Amino acid sequence: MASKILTLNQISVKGLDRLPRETYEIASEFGTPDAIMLRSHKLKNEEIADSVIAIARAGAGTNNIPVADCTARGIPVFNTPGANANAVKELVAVGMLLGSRGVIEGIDYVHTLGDVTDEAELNKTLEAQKKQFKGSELVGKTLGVVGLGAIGSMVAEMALTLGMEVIGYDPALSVEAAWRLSSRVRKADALASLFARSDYITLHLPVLESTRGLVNAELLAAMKPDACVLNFARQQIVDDEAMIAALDAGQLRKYITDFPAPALIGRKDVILMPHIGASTDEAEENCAVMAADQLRDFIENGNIKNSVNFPTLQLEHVTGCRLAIANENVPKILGSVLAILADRDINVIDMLNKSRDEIAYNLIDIEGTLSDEVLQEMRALEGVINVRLIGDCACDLPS
Ligand SMILES: NC(=O)c1ccc[n+]([C@@H]2O[C@H](COP(=O)([O-])OP(=O)(O)OC[C@H]3O[C@@H](n4cnc5c(N)ncnc54)[C@H](O)[C@@H]3O)[C@@H](O)[C@H]2O)c1
Ligand SMILES: O=C(O)[C@H](O)COP(=O)(O)O
Repeated sequence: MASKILTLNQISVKGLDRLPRETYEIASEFGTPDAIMLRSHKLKNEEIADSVIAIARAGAGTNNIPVADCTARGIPVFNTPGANANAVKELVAVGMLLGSRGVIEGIDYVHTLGDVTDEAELNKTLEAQKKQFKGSELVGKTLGVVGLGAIGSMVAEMALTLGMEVIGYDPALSVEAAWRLSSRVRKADALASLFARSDYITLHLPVLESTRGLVNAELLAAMKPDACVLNFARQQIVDDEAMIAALDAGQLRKYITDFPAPALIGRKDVILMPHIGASTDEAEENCAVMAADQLRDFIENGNIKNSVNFPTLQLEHVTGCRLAIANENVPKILGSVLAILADRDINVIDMLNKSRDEIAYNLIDIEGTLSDEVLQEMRALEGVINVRLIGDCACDLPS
């Protein structure tokens, strides 16, 4: 039977084409989907049907998904780390240039001269007025990068090639991300010192309980009056009220953000973009391909890569019946599952078990088949959240 994939945003065809139509049905409406693919659609727990076994976010941020509810229900949530990082990096470059030069004001001004029909007069006027749109260069300025993951590390590298000094702050930097980072990026030990020393500050961290409202009145008060803040991360990371008060008080020069709020619209010291950081052909394709590949590997083999709530786990599945079991991460559950198999003389060929925070996940390859009774016994074990059969289980079991 084909797996039903519910798409809640437009997903690039290049990604959807990774799911062969002989075995996958894809639609934007399904009563009982097997999996969900989405981008920024704000997903509610109630919207996730009981039939759903996985959710794939074609993008980085998963704050639009009720991840804790999914974990409790044994549903892995996948994202696509790094797949849209270059698109965001390029828009940060645009943001810094728009913040440093009178590009927007200059373009707007030229459009006001539509009545001037004489070219010589037009040129004379432009030459006389251009001093209003003078800016400054990025070379030699200091960029503070908050969050040095996939996007932050690329932005840091780009700024170095533009001749900027770069300071970084990331208290949770992964070893892999640290390897990617240029040794020329200087480390700030505290956010306040990064804000005080930078001419441009760019945010590239996820919205979490600990990062909500992180950019607050206190940090903004530490800034150089000529500095700019760029927010291509999430609206909730910046306290918009504090930002407006700081702009009014001249504590910074400009706020450049991909996340407009009503109170920010119409201000000359704010540059607003409509959440287009990842809106390039390349990023949309990269994200969709990565999300589809990860989803397919989970559906067909039970493997997990780039999940934000489940452990990473890959076990080669050559043939036969595979059990994929999600359970609470407490002692004795795996032992009880194996005891059930042992009591029925069912041989385990291969297995892998990993845990992450409150969840544990197991792949168990067995010889032969399983009866419905055995399956129900496993599902009834205390702490077992779900049991899925993959591959040739050769019996009429409900999945
Ligand atoms: N504007 C857009 O369209 C767009 C596109 C992609 C991503 N994003 C946003 O950017 C965020 C970052 O994306 P990414 O791909 O670089 O993710 P990532 O996971 O590769 O990197 C995030 C980094 O933030 C760090 N971090 C966590 N808490 C921090 C804190 N308190 N202070 C400083 N650093 C902290 C992490 O250690 C990690 O290194 C996403 O979560 C998403 O919200 C926006
Ligand atoms: O977190 C992300 O990847 C970005 O915010 C992109 O969101 P989008 O896929 O809706 O453009």
